[in-house]
Amino acid sequence: MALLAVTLAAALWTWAPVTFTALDHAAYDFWLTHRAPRPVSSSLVIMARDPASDELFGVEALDRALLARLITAIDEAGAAVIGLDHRLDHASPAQSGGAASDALFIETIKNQPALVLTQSTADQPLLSEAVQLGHLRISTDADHVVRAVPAEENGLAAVPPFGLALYRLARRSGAPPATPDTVLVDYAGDGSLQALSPLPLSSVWAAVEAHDGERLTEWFKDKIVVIVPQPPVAMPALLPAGQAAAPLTVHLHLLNMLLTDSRVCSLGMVSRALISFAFTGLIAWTLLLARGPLGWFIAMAGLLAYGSLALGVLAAAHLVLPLAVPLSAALVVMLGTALWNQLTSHERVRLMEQDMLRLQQEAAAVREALVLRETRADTLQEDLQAARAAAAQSAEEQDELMKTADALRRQLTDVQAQEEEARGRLTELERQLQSLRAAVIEPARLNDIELDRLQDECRQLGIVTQDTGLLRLYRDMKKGARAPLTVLLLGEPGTGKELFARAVHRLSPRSGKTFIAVNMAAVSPELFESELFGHTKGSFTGATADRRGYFELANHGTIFLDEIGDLRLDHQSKLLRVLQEKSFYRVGATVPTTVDVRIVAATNRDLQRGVSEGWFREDLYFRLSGLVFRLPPLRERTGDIPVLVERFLADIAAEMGRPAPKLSNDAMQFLEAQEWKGNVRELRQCLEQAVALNETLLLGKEALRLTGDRLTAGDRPKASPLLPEPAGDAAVLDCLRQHEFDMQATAKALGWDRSTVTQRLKGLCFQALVECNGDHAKAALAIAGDASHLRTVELKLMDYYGHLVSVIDPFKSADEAIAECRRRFKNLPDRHFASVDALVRRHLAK
Ligand SMILES: Nc1ncnc2c1ncn2[C@@H]1O[C@H](COP(=O)(O)OP(=O)(O)OP(=O)(O)O)[C@@H](O)[C@H]1O
Repeated sequence: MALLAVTLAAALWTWAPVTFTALDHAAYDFWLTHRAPRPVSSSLVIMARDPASDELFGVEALDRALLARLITAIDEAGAAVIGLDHRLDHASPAQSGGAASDALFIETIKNQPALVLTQSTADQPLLSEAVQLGHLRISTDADHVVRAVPAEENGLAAVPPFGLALYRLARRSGAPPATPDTVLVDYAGDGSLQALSPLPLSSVWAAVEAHDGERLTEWFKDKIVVIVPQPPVAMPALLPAGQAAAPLTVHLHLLNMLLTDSRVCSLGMVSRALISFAFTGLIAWTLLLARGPLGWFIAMAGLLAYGSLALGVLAAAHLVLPLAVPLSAALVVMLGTALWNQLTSHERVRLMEQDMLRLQQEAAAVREALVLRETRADTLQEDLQAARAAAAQSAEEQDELMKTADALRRQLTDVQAQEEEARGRLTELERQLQSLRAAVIEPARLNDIELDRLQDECRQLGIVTQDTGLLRLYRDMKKGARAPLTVLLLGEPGTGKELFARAVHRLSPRSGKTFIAVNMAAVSPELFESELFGHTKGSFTGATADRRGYFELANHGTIFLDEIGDLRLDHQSKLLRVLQEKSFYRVGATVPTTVDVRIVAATNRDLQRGVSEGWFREDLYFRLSGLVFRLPPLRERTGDIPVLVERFLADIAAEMGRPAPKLSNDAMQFLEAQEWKGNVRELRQCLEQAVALNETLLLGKEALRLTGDRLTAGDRPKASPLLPEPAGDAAVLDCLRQHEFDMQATAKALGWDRSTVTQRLKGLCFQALVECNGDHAKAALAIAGDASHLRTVELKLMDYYGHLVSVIDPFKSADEAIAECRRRFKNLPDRHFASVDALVRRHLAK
């Protein structure tokens, strides 16, 4: 991408050379005009015409005899080198001394070994007489600004720039400037002739006329003296500071730069290309790594940093870095990555979805393995203790038992190590899952303004709420709606799942397409495939024409699978196939139909519990739970009741063509105290009834006609302890539930060791098994409390019971078996031995 962007930026340069050239030199021009003024070398004296000399000699070219006199005087004053810009392309006219002047001038310059003349092709007839030449060419950039002079001009003989020729002659050094083609000029001041503090010709002439040797020596001794006798040229050069100046002036600034040793370097093509490529590559990498606003922020900061770096390097090392190509290529990259992200966002989200699914499945497997290993570790610990105790009692079998104990210890260490590893893996998987979810929905705090805004947006979608939790859920759902992830809406009946499903569709890029809602519970089992996937004509009796199914109707749009928890297992696998492959066969068709549909599913059933109880396919559950939102029941957001009431009363009254009634305070309080098992739907129905049966404008409590046997929130039964309360077991159970039956975490919270917690849970499991008549599933549910950790408890319970059975199996008599259990499970609280007793007797009776 960087390579492409640099190439494109270079190509753009040829398309808009003026803009690109100006941008490329922006740092250089800025630095030149804003830095402290560069000093003028004390070795340089420029003698230029001034108004007084123009009055004295006229504004035309000077008489060559006069020039010869000046050169001689300057030479006699001890000048190191003399530079002269004088055209020799024509003979002097009679009024300027004619041939005599020319002869004197030629004679003078022939005798001057340290003289440099400016080159002019038209000067050829007299050039052979000149001692040294320097060219006066300048490099004009595409934006018409002169920033450099060509380094060397190759004619028959190499001619250096005028300034460089003078410098070489004065310093007796042949060192060429560093850059290959052009030499950047570091202008003093604004780059004008005045900035070099020229000496007025009239003053010098006065000193020559007065034979003031002392003055002349003071001015010229050991100096490089440049005589500028010509009137200004018609085609001046434009300088970076905006001034216009003669090419000679540019060369004089070059000379001053060399004398003050303040060279500015620019880079060659290869180095510029490499820098541009490296910088653009870095920006591209940043944008692809940190997507979204953060990436853009870093990229913009990178652009600014590069601009500042270019200025810094110029100020510190007098090196000009390229600007135009790296900056424009970086912009190209920014646009390119934005486009790329846009184009690949679907694919990325699909991959993310796959990752999420894989991680969810892996996490479930690891969690299960962890539970098994944890329980196995506890069991081994118990066996080890029993083996130790037996070894202490029986001397003959000591050796044998010690070996068993050693083997158990080793196994225990292995299992504990595996448990630790499984724990680490689980933590890592959960972290990955978390960050994947966060990648889809980035959390952010909500302030009052945002809450108001969200409330407004909700209202436009028909959702009435002022509950912060629900608004936050809406905010997250809105973000998730943009991605093609499957959405699973959970919640009690009437909490607004369909309303939110429609909102997901309207907030998604598919909002312009079809939204198809299918109530899975209402689809007849026989017609399931035909309804969902369609059929072909004649595929069964009554199929008189081809018919498209719901999935096809929803193509490019959204399908809402309501009551997904009520789907039969065989239909679940059919649905799973469509979700995985995005294609299906119409009933009777031989070719598959492919569709592009966004899935939103909803249920009021506990699908996790369905998975653990086996009535809902785990793979389908993982497929559906791309983004899961749980809609809170109305009793958990009673603050919404007044706004819902206001909205519903207005709607209902409008439907009936009556003015909207109000609710009295006690009626409102009464509504707020209700249980609302049917949630918002029930509230609306209650109000519909009240409005239909009462024509008053103020509805009191009695108008609401809620039946007396309803539960109010205050009457709500407290979560009843599942088990009788034997000395703190309920508290332990609570703690276990809070810590998701993680023994280590529970032990830490209770300040116990893990095996004590294990013994308590084991006792509770045995007790629950007895109370549930040996029904494992029921007993596990009684311990787990709800479905969220049912699978974990089930695994533990089965393991505890399995271990108990393995202990009692060798015995024929219940008493002996119970005695062995007492010995083996000696850390089990005493009160639980009644349950062990009952379980042993039941098992042996079987
Ligand atoms: N927050 C809300 N604002 C306004 N109306 C709501 C809200 N929540 C639910 N409703 C209304 O309550 C009724 C039931 O909502 P909806 O059908 O979306 O619930 P549901 O959870 O899908 O129910 P079920 O599980 O029985 O299918 C609808 O008339 C809906 O408009």
